[in-house]
Amino acid sequence: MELLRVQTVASKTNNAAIPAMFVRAETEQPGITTVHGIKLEVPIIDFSNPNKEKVLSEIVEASSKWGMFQIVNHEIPSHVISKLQSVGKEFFESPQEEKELYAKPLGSESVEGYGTKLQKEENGKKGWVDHLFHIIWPPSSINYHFWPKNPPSYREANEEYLKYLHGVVDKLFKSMSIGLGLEEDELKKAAGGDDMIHLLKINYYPPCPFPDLVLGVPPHTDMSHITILVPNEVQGLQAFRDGHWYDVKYVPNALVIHIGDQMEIISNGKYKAVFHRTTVSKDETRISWPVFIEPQPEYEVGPHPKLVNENNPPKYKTKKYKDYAYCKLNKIPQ
Ligand SMILES: O=C(O)CCC(=O)C(=O)O
Ligand SMILES: [Fe+2]
Repeated sequence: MELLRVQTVASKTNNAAIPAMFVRAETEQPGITTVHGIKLEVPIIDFSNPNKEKVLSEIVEASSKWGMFQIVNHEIPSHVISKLQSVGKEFFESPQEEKELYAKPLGSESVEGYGTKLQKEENGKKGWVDHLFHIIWPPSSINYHFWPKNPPSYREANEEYLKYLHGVVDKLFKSMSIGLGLEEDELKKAAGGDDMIHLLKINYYPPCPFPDLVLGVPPHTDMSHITILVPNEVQGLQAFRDGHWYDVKYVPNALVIHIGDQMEIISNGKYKAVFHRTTVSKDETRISWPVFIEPQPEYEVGPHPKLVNENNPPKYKTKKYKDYAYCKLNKIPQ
């Protein structure tokens, strides 16, 4: 059975029509629901600023008020990011049979593998995007079966990126920990410590003749603690702010940070998960590389005990991450 791949659909469409399953209701169409002419300038935080307290307070404020920010002058060299991008792009540009070698096995409970969201959304629609998911950390959770063997430098490029990513993760967790009034290392420890899963996803959004009618990834908050995302230069990320959808300005060489559900829970609501979605382009391919930093499936997450008391009751239940994920994916109230 041949599975639906958006890249294949895109290569076969002419400019006359696209399959109805991709065409959104007007209430969702980005052409209608996006505030045009204004790009949202989410906070841009300069990691190289010698004023460390300023950087810390900017991270805390952005996490509390926006749930999203961009980091510039982080310590990940641009050649490391370019390499991550070029090997990912090469994978998606390889022949379809090659990509299918990494397809997510049917019925598999893990998200790992190459594919297209098979389950339609409630409204029966599909996003204009294919993806590849694989865990890059910790070593005991990695399944190399899902790491492309071609191009041959794929693994090395991903490992090199990961080496630098650890520093960014640590800095974010430390700042957010202090922002909660905790000791520097307490938040990371409560979030799952060095065992936290780093799940890489590559989103591949082919050009679409009717970009105003479709969405890439539909509106959602990430389930992770935090997500660290590298985009290519094609506009597409949007955030929901004050009741409207806005394009998030593309900043060259920046990392985009999303606060996810688990961080909102652990902080008992101080940090806010950001509601976001993506649009696609008429003539360019957009690609993004989010890494979801999340607990192990069996790990229990709840509001940090030091943040709750009689005056501040827990706003969220404590539960295993896998149970949280199950409820969210199956739309069961948490
Ligand atoms: O492509 C992007 O910029 C965002 C993708 C996203 O939100 C996701 O994969 O969860
Ligand atoms: Fe997301």
